[in-house]
Amino acid sequence: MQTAENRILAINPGSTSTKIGVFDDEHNIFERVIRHDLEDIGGFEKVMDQYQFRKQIILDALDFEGINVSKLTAVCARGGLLRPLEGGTYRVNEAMLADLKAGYNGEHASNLGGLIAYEIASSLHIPAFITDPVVVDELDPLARLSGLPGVERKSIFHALNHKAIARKAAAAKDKIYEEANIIVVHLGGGITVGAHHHGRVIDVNNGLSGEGPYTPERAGTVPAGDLIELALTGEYTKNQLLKMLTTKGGFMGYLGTNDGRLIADRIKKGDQEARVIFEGMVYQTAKEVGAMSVVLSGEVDAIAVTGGLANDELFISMLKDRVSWIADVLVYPGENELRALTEGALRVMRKEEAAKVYVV
Ligand SMILES: Nc1ncnc2c1ncn2[C@@H]1O[C@H](COP(=O)(O)OP(=O)(O)OP(=O)(O)O)[C@@H](O)[C@H]1O
Ligand SMILES: CCCC(=O)O
Repeated sequence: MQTAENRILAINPGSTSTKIGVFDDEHNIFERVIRHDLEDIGGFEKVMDQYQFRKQIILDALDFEGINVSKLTAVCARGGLLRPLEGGTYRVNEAMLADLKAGYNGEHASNLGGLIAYEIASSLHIPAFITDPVVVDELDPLARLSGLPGVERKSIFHALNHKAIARKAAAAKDKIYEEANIIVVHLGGGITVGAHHHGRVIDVNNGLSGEGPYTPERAGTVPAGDLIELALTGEYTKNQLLKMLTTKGGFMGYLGTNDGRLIADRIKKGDQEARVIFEGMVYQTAKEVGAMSVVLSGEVDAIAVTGGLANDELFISMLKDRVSWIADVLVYPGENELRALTEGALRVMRKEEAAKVYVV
């Protein structure tokens, strides 16, 4: 058997899980999804406080599997809330580490990605990268306007998976990504719905801080006036309010769990409250798809639905009922982010592409 030139460790910290994979070139030799419930991570005040916990579970999982980390040639992670940037693979550098630690653009599990990748890689004297971080920004100027001078809409979304899935959906429609119009719906711990116009994500809801549908744990768009009232009661710190919006909304807020599978079970057992909250999430997601179809002037080649909740048949059938008049709905359950990260690192390791440099 031919020996691999590269062994890549891919790390994807999500809001409700940590996913890791090891690839010998393109060949996946190990993959694990470690789910985090409230007991695991609810006690950490800030995402950054989860650093040691998440790093250790990665190292333990590799150790348990007998993976020889000394054979790794690079580590690539899903990167975080940096400054807005163009897509691609970036080498983790000092400027990036500082912005990730400070949470330059806010708190997100993927901020841990670049930091953990860097620590593991530097102990092995190999490079650490991030690919297509959540701040990839291709918004059209019109999409940036919020309606309030001084407040600009931001592009914060599951860029890595959006791009990979949009390419697949375009191919399924016999088009290349750069010539297609695709609406991508990522149903993860956060939900982001993006209008991909000829290879650029020209509009997308900021999935992290208060835009779009509610999700397994995010509040999504909340009436602004009421939110101001709540914030000014003096009962909550800024951090508590942000945590409320990002980890205590949606399923978590209404039903006490962020696990879509548990809610699906409750619905099967006849729990009406769970059904209404579940349907509300479908309803809000469908509204966002409708909005993006208008962004694309009704010229939509396909609606591509992906992420963990895309495994849920009830969610998909309810969503199709509401949006399939717009375009064909193509379903890609889960995500392929570990492979996408690995491919990003391989392109650089093989010198097919130069690593981009993060500058502040
Ligand atoms: N097979 C499944 N059936 C139903 N729901 C599922 C299934 N797998 C995952 N989910 C649910 O989908 C939701 C998102 O999970 P996923 O693993 O995609 O999120 P994540 O990777 O942590 O977050 P993000 O994608 O926002 O970074 C969770 O509520 C999870 O319980
Ligand atoms: C990737 C940013 C969106 C989210 O996590 O909700």
